[in-house]
Amino acid sequence: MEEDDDDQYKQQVLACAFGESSDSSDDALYPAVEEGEIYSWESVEGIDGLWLCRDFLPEKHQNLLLSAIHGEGLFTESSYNQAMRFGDLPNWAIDLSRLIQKAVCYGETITLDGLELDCKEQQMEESGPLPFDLLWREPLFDQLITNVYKPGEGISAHVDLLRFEDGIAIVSLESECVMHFSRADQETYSHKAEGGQDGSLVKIPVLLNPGSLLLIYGEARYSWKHEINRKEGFQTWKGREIIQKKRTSVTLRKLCHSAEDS
Ligand SMILES: O=C(O)CCC(=O)C(=O)O
Ligand SMILES: [Fe+2]
Repeated sequence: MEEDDDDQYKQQVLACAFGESSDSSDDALYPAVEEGEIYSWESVEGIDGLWLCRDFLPEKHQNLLLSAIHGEGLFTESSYNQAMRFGDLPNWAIDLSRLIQKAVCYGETITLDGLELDCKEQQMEESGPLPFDLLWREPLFDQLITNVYKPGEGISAHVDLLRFEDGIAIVSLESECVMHFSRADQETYSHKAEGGQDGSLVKIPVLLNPGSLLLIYGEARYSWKHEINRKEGFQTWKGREIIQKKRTSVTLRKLCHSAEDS
């Protein structure tokens, strides 16, 4: 990275943490980053571009976010399970986007060997939780879906529509669940399930705990499908069946320009 880019990066990080954002106001949903605060990121082995921050939102902020979502009055009927917004996002979602930037800026990655490169070094290498060009695009996100799933309800395997740009964020609230990732090119991808002789395809499980943030870009976004099957028997983690309760998620994406024009 050139020196000018480096200066620009420093300014963006500082502005993001301390300046001009709505979180400097008294009614901000999330506080500014405290000195020394660090977000831990895990990459998912075997899938490039898939990163999880387990402690993204502490419980208090999960509850504030849920109140903000329900404060919009979109989920008053129990039959309503999805709300979408395009363009100008509500303040709570703008705050959430800024917090995502902070979590990436003030992040460190964890591997089995312990702690590695800090985020700035990672950004320079164009890897890490979100590449530089995606993290600093304007706006970071302009489309939002809030999903409310009853126990047993999930989402079938899919690649997010190509009308959305690369770089997708999913914040999980309430019930924990396992999201499975499988190659999108199943026919040509012949890996067998671990130890399996049945020819079934590899599905990589990722545990989404309440308050976690999942970032999906590149290979993970375009070459892998994701799904959540919350029917009985499908939600196991390390041999334990996870009891499924109500789950709420917030997905943030950015529309492609061509999609906006059409
Ligand atoms: O609810 C989730 O966690 C995932 C939602 C999702 O994949 C989508 O809306 O495309
Ligand atoms: Fe999706």
